[in-house]
Amino acid sequence: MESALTARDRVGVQDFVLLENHTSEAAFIENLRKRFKENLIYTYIGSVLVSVNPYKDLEIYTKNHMERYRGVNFYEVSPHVYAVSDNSYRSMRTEHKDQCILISGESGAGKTEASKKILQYYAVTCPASDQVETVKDRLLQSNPVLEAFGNAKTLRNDNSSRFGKYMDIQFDFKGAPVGGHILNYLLEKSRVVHQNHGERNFHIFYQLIEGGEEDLLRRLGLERNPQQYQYLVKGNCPKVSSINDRSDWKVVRKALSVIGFSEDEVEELLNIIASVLHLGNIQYGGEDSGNAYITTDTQIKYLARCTHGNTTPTTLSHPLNLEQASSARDALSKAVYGRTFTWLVNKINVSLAYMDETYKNASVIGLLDIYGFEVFQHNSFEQFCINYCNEKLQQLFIELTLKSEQDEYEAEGITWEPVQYFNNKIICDLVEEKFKGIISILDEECLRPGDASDITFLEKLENTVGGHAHLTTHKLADGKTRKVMGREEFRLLHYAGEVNYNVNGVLSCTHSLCVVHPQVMCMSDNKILTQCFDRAELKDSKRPETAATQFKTSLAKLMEILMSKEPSYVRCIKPNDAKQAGRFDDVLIRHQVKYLGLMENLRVRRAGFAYRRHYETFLQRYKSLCPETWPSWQGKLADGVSTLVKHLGYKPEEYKLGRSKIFIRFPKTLFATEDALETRKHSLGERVTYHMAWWRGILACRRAQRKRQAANTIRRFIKGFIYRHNERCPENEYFLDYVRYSFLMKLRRNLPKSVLDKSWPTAPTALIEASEQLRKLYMQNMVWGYCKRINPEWKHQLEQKMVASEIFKNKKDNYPQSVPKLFMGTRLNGEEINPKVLQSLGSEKMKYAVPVTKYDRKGYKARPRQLLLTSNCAVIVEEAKLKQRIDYAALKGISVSSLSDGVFVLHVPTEDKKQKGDVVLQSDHIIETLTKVAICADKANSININQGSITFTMGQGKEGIIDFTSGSELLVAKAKNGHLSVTAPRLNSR
Ligand SMILES: Nc1ncnc2c1ncn2[C@@H]1O[C@H](COP(=O)(O)OP(=O)(O)OP(=O)(O)O)[C@@H](O)[C@H]1O
Repeated sequence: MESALTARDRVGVQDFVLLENHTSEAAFIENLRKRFKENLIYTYIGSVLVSVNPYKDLEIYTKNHMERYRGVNFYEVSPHVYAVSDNSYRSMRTEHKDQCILISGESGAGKTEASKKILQYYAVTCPASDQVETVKDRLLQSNPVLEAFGNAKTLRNDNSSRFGKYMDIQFDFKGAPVGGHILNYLLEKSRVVHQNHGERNFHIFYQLIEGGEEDLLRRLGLERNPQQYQYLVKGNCPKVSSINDRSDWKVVRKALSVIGFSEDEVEELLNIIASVLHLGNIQYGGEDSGNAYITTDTQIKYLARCTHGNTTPTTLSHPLNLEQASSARDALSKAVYGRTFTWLVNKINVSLAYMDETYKNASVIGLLDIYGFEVFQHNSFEQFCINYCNEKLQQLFIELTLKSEQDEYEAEGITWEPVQYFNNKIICDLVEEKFKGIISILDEECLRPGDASDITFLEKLENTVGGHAHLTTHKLADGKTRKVMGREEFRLLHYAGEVNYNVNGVLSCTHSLCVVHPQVMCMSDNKILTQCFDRAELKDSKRPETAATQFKTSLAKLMEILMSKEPSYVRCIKPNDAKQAGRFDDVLIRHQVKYLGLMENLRVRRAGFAYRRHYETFLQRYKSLCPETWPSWQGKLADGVSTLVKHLGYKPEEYKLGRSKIFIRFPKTLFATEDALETRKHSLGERVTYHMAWWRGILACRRAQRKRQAANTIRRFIKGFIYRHNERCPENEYFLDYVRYSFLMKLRRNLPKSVLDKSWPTAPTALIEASEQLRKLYMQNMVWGYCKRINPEWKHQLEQKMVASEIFKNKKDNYPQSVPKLFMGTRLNGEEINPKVLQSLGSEKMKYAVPVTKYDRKGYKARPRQLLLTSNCAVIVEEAKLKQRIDYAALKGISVSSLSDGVFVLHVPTEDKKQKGDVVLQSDHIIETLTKVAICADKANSININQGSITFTMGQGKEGIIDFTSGSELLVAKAKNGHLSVTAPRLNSR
């Protein structure tokens, strides 16, 4: 075990809570610097991971590294984003609690890279199957698509995400990723029409122009030259050395098809991208009346072609002046792009959605990759939203961190000591409170007809919340502050510091799209556009929601999602603005430490105890410092630790002993103990090294022995468990998983004491982990093995029950009734299969026999028959006669209703002259019968469960129909109007 404090990790401290002077920002930054210089880019603040972007590839993301972090405790290995990933995954699996990982930091700090690394970690280390591989691929491939449409080159980052992203990864009961869901926030739409100098539009525009096939570009009316397009020349940044648009185009095209976009959908999507470029090239001229008219006919032609618009006016439907016309055009471009982006995210979500009902209760790990605090020279509505979002996240952080601290104290039986911290709720309220919050005031001004303007908004702010301690304006500020504020600014005192926001343009930013545009867009034949601009929206007479309110609502939803999960944090820091490896810019980093609230994080974490460890870990490390505990302590662990710390001279205020852990208040106490350990090692010299090696050898032997003992205990436990359940089972269709889970749960509840007393493993968490490992190694085989030994039929039963569950669970009404019943090999109840029939089947092995009712083709008369399944075919027998033989290879499919009846249809090929059409049968053991057919014929995927009716072929090209209704107490099947009408009993009325 690599300890938390090995020589390499003594480069600074690997956990900031161990900093001697934890209130000093300088000491904090110095620690970051020391570690950064050694390529140690990760450091903890308790369980929060601080990550500094290395701007170079480090050899720390290999498969070997992933393995090193798999199933290992946080403090046993050096800090890493994999440790956070693994910890969340394990908590999700063992504590059955949804998790989320919140990644924040400023642009270019490495958030997206961190989230990709987490995703890759799960893709590599989680269990897999073919189906899971597809989901993993889609999860991974959603990245290049979202990056193409949502990322752009900015001055700060060549691949900057211009939207916030929250992604749920869903895991099934085996811990395999089976689905996902993405929520997007605040796409920077203004980039579509304007880019600052040295920046670019969204990547997709350049990728399409550089990489798109000749044919495609011709269809879209595009030229292979970005300089031709007004929307691509604003930033004057055509080429970026780190970006290869042509090869990125190929990656995106491939990703789109992996995710499941059809060729038509891709074409329509690209049509929209092209139409935005054409829109941007529309020029206006001024009429004598002062009204604008469109001067660029060709653009209009292309635009019409791309959007499949029926009509494309070259005159404006409302008279606008030149400036208004241009801004209406730009507003339309932004709206089209923004809504298409949302459509794209929804489409990806459909492809990531895991449909199987079985996993409705999937466990979830959420990844939030969202912009950190932003403070620029000029801060607009966008920064206001971003910083408001960060206030909310800080509030969540404080609430949840304090809560988890409090929970731990409680679990350990230590009295809670209140922590003094700044509660930023007051700022969140200032922004979001109903009627008197900043957003409400903004809404009011936005929707107020008449003379509302950015300045009236500012005035209203002054009148309504002017007296608030966290807000000031130029007019209200004192002389000193006024000097650094513009007249059109208001200042918020955020938890992380002061920010001046300029109100210029704030009203137009928050306004919803003018209704003229949706009308035009609704006329388009482009399916994506019609979905984006819903007609219903036009008819909706309610006041449209402003962008600020929409953001507030989506943020509230996000908080709800995060609140329901256990959070982990990754705080990313950018070391320099030049994107250079090895450069550590103090000023820039101090700025981020401040705005990420890291000192506040540390203060909260350090408010109680700086260091806590399980008794065993602590005793193991320091026992050589006390004669009574060296070389081994025989009594209770808590007594051993108590003896040890008393011997070391710890004062009562320096530490507390909990139920399973020691809590040390100050790092200096721990460091003194560490120093004592160093000295002790030296003074004992080589003999000790030898002695310790010898001792370690013995310990390892003992550990192995104890592991074997524990494995035996666990094995006995399972054996007993299965034995006890043998009486009552099978009562759960997921018996195997039920055994596994119950085993783990019982293990947690029952075993610790008994095993603990036998000294291995000593801590409950270690025990859970050990059991996880053991489960991986032994469980599958053991459970099968035991089932086999107790009752050889069991393994068979379990396999069949699982197939039945996969086909019918939540799909057919009488499935639950079948669960507690054993599946049988024959249902003939002593009836013999006629020897002549057996003879005619020759050497084919009989697998299943069941009495059935066959409905014949003439008037659906019901006749008793036997259905036999052999290894090769299904046979229908009437007394001594083999009436019909259906080879599995020829069985086209099986249809059954979703109700509680037992009627099913075996579909056979119509061209087969030997067959006289499909076979309509009824079995009293429908689930069992069809599961056997599915297994014998290997046709689990060919069973169709229908609502309402089944159509089948009667022979000679005629069609028959079976209608299903539910209602009567008994199963009734009778011919009615040429249909077979089946009334299935309502099971819940029984
Ligand atoms: N762990 C890492 N190892 C190597 N390089 C990294 C790492 N993290 C980030 N980088 C480099 O920094 C660049 C910027 O990182 P990233 O795009 O993740 O930043 P970001 O915080 O998501 O920024 P934005 O908010 O603008 O999207 C990456 O393109 C990559 O070159």
